[in-house]
Amino acid sequence: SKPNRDDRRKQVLEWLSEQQEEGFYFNGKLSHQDGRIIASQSVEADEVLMEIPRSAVLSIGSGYVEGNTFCMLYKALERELDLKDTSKYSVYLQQLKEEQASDIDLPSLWSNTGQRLLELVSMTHPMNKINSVLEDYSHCIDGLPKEEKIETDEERTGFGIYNGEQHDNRALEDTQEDKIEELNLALAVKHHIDRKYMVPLYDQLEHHHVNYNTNHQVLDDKTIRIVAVRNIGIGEALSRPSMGCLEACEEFAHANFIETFKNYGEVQSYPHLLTFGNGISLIYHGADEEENAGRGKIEWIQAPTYESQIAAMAVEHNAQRTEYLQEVLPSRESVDEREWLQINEYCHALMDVLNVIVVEGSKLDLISEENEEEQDSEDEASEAEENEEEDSDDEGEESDYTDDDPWMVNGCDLSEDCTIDEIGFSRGCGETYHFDAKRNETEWVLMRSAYIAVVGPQQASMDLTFGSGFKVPFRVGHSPGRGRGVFATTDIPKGTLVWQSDFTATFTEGEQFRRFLAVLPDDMVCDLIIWCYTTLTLSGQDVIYCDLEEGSLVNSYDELSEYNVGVQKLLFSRKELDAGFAMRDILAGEEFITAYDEFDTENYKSFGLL
Ligand SMILES: C[S@@+](CC[C@H](N)C(=O)[O-])C[C@H]1O[C@@H](n2cnc3c(N)ncnc32)[C@H](O)[C@@H]1O
Repeated sequence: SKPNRDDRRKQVLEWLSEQQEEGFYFNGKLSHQDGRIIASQSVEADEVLMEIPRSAVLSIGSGYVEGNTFCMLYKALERELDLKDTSKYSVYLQQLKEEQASDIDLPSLWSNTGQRLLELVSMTHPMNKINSVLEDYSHCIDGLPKEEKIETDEERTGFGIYNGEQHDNRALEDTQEDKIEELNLALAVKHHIDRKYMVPLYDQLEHHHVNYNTNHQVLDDKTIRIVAVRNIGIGEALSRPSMGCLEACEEFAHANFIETFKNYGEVQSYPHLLTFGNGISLIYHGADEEENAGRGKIEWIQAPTYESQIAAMAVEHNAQRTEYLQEVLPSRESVDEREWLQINEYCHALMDVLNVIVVEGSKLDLISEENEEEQDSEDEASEAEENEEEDSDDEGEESDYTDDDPWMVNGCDLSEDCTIDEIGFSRGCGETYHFDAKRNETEWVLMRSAYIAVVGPQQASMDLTFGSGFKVPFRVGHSPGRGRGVFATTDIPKGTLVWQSDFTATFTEGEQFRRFLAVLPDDMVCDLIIWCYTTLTLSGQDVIYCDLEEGSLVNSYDELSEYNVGVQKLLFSRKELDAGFAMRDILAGEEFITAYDEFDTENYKSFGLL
């Protein structure tokens, strides 16, 4: 818990304070609060905040050769741990051993939107971290058969999050406590600033990729001096770059931890429903301090069956990670500090939740790759049998599903065979539903991320970025008798490009569309049911389109004279675009009005959605 964490960190501080002769320095303007080091008085740019003498820094040792420095650091920690109280780092080690995985607090204010986003983010973002922790972790821990070592990076990618056999061995040998300790150490090492050194206090600062407020210098005597890189306000927590280098610095990776969702809203308390792209879902109940030493409890809804499912999650994640990295990091500037801190906390929390998931997943009786085909054909055979049985079933026979299954409504599966009406009904989108919520950027991004997560980044018709399809100044307002509408805020000459389908989600299958809706909150689903439409692409394909931005709020004309935005389908070499042009001069204050019948084919039937 937090007091413990502060206590441990204070002990580290005391231990370091004993090393003033070696050059330790801690600026009096700093203090400990809630497991962080904060500025208790304002700090100016370039002010020296701490100096950590080299004697307090734990390194991989002199026998360093090129290789897995993570492992070497892990081993160095282990060696010191074996020395118990005689290790000069014992206080620091105690802190590392205890706090990484067991003192996890997810942000406490999660909203519905945040919670939904958690489901989505969890299938994309944090797997990378777990993947890398556990890969490295399993390599470094004693008792693993050496020949199991993964030789090359290529093979390691295929290796996925864990190798069932290795984990099974470990499960037999290790007590739960051992495992937590090992995971803690592995996480602690992952938290390093430099691949070859563990720096007390400094390592434990929150780390940011872009907006850190401290950085380090290495003095001639190798003391590590931490300085403020900008003014730091009272109460602000110190943060450091996510990766640094203290010695023999060459190129190093700047960002292995992505700020996937920079605008995710507030976040909500337990329990969390986590849904992965490959259908695995679970409820995470958070940490139960008494019973579980701070480790969260998991209740599988759809547990993994195959080892490969876990590997697939990692692969899925890695593909998306690259895209997000390209898209999200450049827009960092537009995020305010408060939000950024929350994102950071949020991402950490997710990562930790998923660590628990993987540990718990390793306890399941998973089917390994070799047996998978066999199992597949068995599955097919039994599925065929089941179908036969189903065919001969009498109508009205009780279904297999119970009321407890949240995906089942009136015998239809919300993610597999429901019609739009059934989905709407299950979400309470009756006639009493008020279509008046103004959607903010967070919510548009949530919908976009849901879409990308469901169809996959390769097939998705958009990247995850901020913005609107509108190319002219506009505002969202109320259009009497029509609900929300979009209005011009400047005069727009005839022929101007008003809108473009930059954020139009394209679904080619009904099932994708159902799955997309299935992970979103009720109010959004009710809106999307109104907003999305079927259309025929220029290449002749029936598709479902959802404009995941204010384009969805454009109404259709009652009087032909109102019709002022004509939508044209344009075919480019790689991609089709819909573009809305001003069909006449549009005056500031006028509502943008289009003609639905020009593009809406009302063909949900062909998607099995009607
Ligand atoms: C794409 S949405 C447009 C945004 C919608 N007004 C809203 O608030 O969500 C389509 C829906 O808007 C409403 N709508 C659009 N044009 C309309 C019109 N001319 N008269 C009445 N309702 C209209 C209908 O409810 C329609 O299903």
